[in-house]
Amino acid sequence: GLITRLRHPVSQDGNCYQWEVEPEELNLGQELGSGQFGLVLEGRWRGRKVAVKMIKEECMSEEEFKEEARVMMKLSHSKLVQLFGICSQHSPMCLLFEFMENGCLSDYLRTRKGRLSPDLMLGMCLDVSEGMAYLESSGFIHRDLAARNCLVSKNNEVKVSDFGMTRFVLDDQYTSSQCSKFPVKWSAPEVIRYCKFSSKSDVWSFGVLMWEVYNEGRLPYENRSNTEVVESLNSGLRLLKPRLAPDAVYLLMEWCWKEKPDDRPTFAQLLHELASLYSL
Ligand SMILES: CNC(=O)Nc1cc(-c2cccc(-n3cnc4cc(C(C)(C)C)ccc4c3=O)c2C)cn(C)c1=O
Repeated sequence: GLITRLRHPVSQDGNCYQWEVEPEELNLGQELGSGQFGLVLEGRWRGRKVAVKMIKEECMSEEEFKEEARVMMKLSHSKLVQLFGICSQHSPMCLLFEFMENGCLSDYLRTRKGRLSPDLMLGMCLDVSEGMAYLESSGFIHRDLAARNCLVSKNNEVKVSDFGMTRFVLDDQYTSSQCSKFPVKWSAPEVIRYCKFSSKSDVWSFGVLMWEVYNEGRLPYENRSNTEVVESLNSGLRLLKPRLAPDAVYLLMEWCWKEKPDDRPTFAQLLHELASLYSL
């Protein structure tokens, strides 16, 4: 009856999480694809379109995530893909996110190759730097920043997705740096060597993301193995300037790829530099 329905639903373990979503309020639609944690569907919730991630139990440490969910719900910025809530009253647990009409940035770049204006590419880098500067100011590390982990809205804004989520991945092929699925080509040297993640290692990844944007979604170090990439980085080699990148933008990429984390810019500095180039 009415009196038993708390203002906020109660989940299995009897706690009352304000981010628990009533399953009855959620309508599921067609498949959007599948990610590290399983299937992602389109959905409708409280009159808005959402993306619903159905979490496969063997893919995520769910208890750890539910603890972290309270922190992630508080991270809110126009250039971050918003987590609206979680539905953990039945299995599989599902996560509700703001829906991004134009899908992931890497696919977006590849399907529009040859039609991307320099201004649009700079705007994309600026969008990501805004979202990342907010995470940096909140002391929150992404750990897997790349074009594949950014999404594009219906008005072509780019937003950062799945920040911090690698901490809940159970597939250790993905999480340890010697293994095949580890994103070596986006990782700073200190991350590859001793898994030392920081906002400065996110800045390194952001440099590679800028390279992806100006190369219209091409993969970095395309025909080289992870081992060859590590060796070439150790000998001081870096990704070359994309043909479409202005010198000033390539200088920012090289700044992001300084060997020593402290020699790299902050996202606040990158945002400032990109915004001043954007207004030229
Ligand atoms: C057409 N529009 C859309 O498709 N929109 C959307 C597609 C997806 C989507 C669909 C399938 C898979 C994934 N995906 C991709 N990479 C991931 C990476 C990780 C880490 C941990 C490895 C970083 C975790 C989960 C995922 C994941 O679920 C996403 C984000 C999510 N959202 C919010 C959309 O608006």
